[in-house]
Amino acid sequence: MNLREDLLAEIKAKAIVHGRVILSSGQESDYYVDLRRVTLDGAAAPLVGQVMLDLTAGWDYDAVGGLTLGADPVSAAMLHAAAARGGRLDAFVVRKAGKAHGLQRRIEGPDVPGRRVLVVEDTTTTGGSPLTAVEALREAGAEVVGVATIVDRGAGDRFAAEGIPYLAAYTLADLGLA
Ligand SMILES: O=P(O)(O)OC[C@H]1O[C@H](OP(=O)(O)OP(=O)(O)O)[C@H](O)[C@@H]1O
Ligand SMILES: O=C(O)c1cc(=O)[nH]c(=O)[nH]1
Repeated sequence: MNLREDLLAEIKAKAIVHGRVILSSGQESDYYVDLRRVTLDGAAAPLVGQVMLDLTAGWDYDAVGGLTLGADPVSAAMLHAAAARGGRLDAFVVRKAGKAHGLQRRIEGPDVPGRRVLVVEDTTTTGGSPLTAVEALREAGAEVVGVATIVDRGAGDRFAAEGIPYLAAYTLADLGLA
């Protein structure tokens, strides 16, 4: 069994939507990769956790998360995959904006200050969403070891310019979209 090939097949079957869409950045596109249909799918989500752990195996981190909502099921899948492998990985959620009630936390979950953390994402187009998470985490005192995404739509140059290590499990070429 090849987990990476299995997850690619799930993405091709369930996530690719053709049609004119406006993206998070305001750009227009003729297709959308709706990875929520994969990261929240009972058969595919466990593959997400394993593939993303394997992708980032060379990086040293003990907590994973990103900007809600796309990152949330990715980090949860990795937490469970790590536990299934006998390891321990915490997760966190970075809110798009701080909240004014309760404990008023921008980053939810176990505390991240002083820890080595991985920022994840489902799809990355401009990289704006994970970079927002990186900024919030650094402000909170976490050390971001890098950003990892399931599908990259072309954000590599942006991360290189920012000096942030960046990995993607799949490119548009893998999906037959480039
Ligand atoms: O690389 P970027 O230009 O930031 O675009 C990609 C982002 O867009 C989507 O989220 P969206 O902003 O639609 O919000 P959601 O996660 O709340 O669905 C996707 O999940 C990424 O987070
Ligand atoms: O850039 C985006 O907003 C975006 C593109 C895409 O293919 N999928 C997604 O969830 N967001």
